Amino acid sequence: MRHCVEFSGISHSYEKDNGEKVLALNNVNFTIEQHEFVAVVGPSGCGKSTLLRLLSGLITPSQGTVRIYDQQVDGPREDVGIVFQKPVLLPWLNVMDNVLFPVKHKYGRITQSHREQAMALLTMAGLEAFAHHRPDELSGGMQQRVGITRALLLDPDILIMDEPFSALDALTREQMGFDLLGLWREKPKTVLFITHSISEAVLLADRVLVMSERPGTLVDNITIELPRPRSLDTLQHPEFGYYTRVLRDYIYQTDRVAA
Ligand SMILES: Nc1ncnc2c1ncn2[C@@H]1O[C@H](COP(=O)(O)OP(=O)(O)OP(=O)(O)O)[C@@H](O)[C@H]1O
Repeated sequence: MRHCVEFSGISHSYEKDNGEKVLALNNVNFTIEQHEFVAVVGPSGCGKSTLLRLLSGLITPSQGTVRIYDQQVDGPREDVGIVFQKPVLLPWLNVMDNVLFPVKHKYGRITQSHREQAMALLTMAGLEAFAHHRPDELSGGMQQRVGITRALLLDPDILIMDEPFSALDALTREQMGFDLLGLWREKPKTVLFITHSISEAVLLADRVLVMSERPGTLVDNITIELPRPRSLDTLQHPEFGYYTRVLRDYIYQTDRVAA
């Protein structure tokens, strides 16, 4: 079967300045199907960001192979978009020009069609009135929406998100999660979403990959069978509590709690 993403036998070590090796990932194996929304949770330092760097082609694994549609990943790819924890916007450019920046970098020029697509995405993100504002005139949540819009403009098939909402307050964070699901419904993508928040993982994902402490390996792979579309009502669903308890027990290494 042709998977969208495939990690097979992935181990990765970093070398410290003193030459000492740090084994970050140890024999990680998983696949992601096209348009699946997969979250990754695990204790701090277990290698979540390393997974992201490997899939985005920023680093190559010490052992094993990362594939996208059967092709080995050996560098950054155009069909992969990344959203970081902080949006890293250029302060001297307005919102529209920040969103268009990767297009300009890729094609050397910006067409009217790019501008129209950017405006359509900004409208979907509720930012149409801010297209000509500078980033510092926007709240943290709005800036992160700009970062997401920028990642979506080149219409990547795969979207990697590294704790994209962790710098936001709880209410904005919840709203951004639902907004992301709305965008994902309109323009389906394969999503790898890294988070420290168990409830966020359960609320958003089709499946949650659970990692052990470093050296990170997969300890479980939990399919979240909560109905879609997800909303605030999902938080009240009895199974929501079950999934969050199971995941919390893994993370805190306590005994499993029965449903
Ligand atoms: N460039 C590097 N050089 C040396 N060690 C590194 C490097 N990058 C990461 N590490 C180590 O590899 C391990 C995994 O790091 P990684 O950033 O992938 O973890 P993480 O799960 O994303 O962490 P967190 O949840 O705290 O963001 C950590 O122990 C980290 O200290």
